[in-house]
Amino acid sequence: MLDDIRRAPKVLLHDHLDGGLRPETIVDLARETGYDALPTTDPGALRTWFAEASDSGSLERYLETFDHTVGVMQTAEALTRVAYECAEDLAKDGIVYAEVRYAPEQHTRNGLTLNQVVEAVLKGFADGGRDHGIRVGTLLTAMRHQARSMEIAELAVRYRDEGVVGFDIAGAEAGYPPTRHLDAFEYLQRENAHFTIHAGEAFGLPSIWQAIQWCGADRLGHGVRIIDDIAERDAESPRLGRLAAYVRDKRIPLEMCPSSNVQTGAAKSIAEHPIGLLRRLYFRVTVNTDNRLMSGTSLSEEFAKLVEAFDYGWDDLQWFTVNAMKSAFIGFDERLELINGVIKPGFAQLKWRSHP
Ligand SMILES: O=c1[nH]cnc2c1ncn2[C@H]1C[C@H](O)[C@@H](CO)O1
Ligand SMILES: [Zn+2]
Repeated sequence: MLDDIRRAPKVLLHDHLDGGLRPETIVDLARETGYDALPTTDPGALRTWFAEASDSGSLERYLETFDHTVGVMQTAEALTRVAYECAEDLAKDGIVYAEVRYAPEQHTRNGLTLNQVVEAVLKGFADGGRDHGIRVGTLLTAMRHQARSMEIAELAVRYRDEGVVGFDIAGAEAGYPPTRHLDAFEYLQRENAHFTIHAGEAFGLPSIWQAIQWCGADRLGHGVRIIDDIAERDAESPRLGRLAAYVRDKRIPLEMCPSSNVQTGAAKSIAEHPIGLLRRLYFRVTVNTDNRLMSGTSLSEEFAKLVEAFDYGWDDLQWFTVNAMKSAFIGFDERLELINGVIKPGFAQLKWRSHP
């Protein structure tokens, strides 16, 4: 089953570059760059350490594990290597289009400028994408507890023709509402640029409401708490509150990340994940990895878990994939070409052969 899902042409919109390193690469880069704070230098043990340390039920604790990945991503060579390997790993998982995000401001500790950080990552994605047959767009993230979002938004606009396709804010959500960064979002809107906002993960409806109605987000990172605005969850026809109705009516894409949500406590289990209801109600749901290293996962594995929990078939997986492609930040013509030229024919072949 997993093998067949791997063969399906998939689309990934929410994946963090600093959350997807290979453990072997972390160990190599720590040695090369003199980073001496790793909990272990054995790649296998390191893989286990990340999975266990990320499983605390708290977003704040989950985010602490990024100290080690960000710690080894402080040179241009390291950034290019990590981006190259990311493109390779995603392509090997059968992903045909991905948007990968990271926060440039976290990679300047050893003296790189923001421009140098962006250029190093773009080179890795371009080379890896060409060698392994995948298109990777970059999202530049600003950290919501910091005050550099305007600078990062300008950076995203500066590199928009070089492979940066959008902007995001991430980090601890409670206490850091998206409106703190309103100037950056208004700037991006004036520039006709695209952005998504992590919202409704560790904080509820006010965060989602601000992200959409104050900041103008094109998509929601996670957005799981939109479920709080849906009454009679078990009934055949649940009642949507005004915000949930708005999100569904406007087809606002939800970048859902099932395993990550279970680890941070945003969902109790995969089987109880709001994605089940939201998919039935035809919200524009997409399936994503968030952090492949921390969750020990891949997009194919996330799909496989959903197939098991909700008995999804190829039609459902294709629906999630077409939703993701429609919601991507690249141009309409390119999205259409991938849907009609790659995704639909790829799924048609698989449907003909097997059940997932
Ligand atoms: O799921 C998440 N929620 C909020 N912030 C996150 C999540 N996953 C990763 N991040 C943070 C940690 C990374 O260092 C940063 C940029 O990728 O984004
Ligand atoms: Zn995320």
